Amino acid sequence: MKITYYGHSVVLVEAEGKRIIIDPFLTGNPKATVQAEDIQVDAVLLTHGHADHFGDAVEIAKRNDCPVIAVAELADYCSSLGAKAHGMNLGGGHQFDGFHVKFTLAFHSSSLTVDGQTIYMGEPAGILLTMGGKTFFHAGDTGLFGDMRLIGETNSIDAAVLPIGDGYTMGPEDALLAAKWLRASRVIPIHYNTFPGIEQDGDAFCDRLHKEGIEGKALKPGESLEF
Ligand SMILES: Nc1ccn([C@@H]2O[C@H](COP(=O)(O)O)[C@@H](O)[C@H]2O)c(=O)n1
Repeated sequence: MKITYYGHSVVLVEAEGKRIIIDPFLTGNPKATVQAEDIQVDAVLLTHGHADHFGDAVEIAKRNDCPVIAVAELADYCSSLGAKAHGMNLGGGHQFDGFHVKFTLAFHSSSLTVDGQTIYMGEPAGILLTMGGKTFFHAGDTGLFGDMRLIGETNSIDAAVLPIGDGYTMGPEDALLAAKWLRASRVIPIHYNTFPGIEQDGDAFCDRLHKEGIEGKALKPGESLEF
């Protein structure tokens, strides 16, 4: 499995010829190193509906003729905009052609403001994505919660991306606990240094992971990790 970080919470996951992008906030993302129009994928996965995660989902899905996979309300919204969409909900898993998706809890909110109206987009989620025999966990935007232990006990996570920005999500202290509870083989910090209020030191977070015996890598936007 190869993962490429494009800044904020955008991750491209590749294995066995399949390419999946998660939370493709590229247009307007000051850290993005790629443009939405250059993304070629087999599916778009969304953790929740906030604009800095929803991003270019519909444009990418339409151009690639591939589905947006998301919690039902958010999937329905994508469908209403003309994209193919596959709705799921928390705790549910589904085997797609070449990859398996399961949505987990995330403690956050999920909405999108359209024409001045804030619309409920279903529950926010984390995503367990299994392909090529490896499992990748995208925590989405979330605070720390005890059932991360359960997610760690019931899954063998090869890599996890965890938000560390604080303010809207876990900060580094809580993300360190999350990393332990999730028992992920390697951890990559996300959702930091994109806009004011979420400034953090990704390398310092990884140093703390290493002291706890956990492999950590603060990927720079555009960088990849293969395992
Ligand atoms: N209802 C909302 C909307 C957004 N967020 C988070 O706030 C951050 C900034 O979002 P903007 O849309 O103002 O750029 C971002 O991390 C969102 O996920 C939120 O928590 N609740």
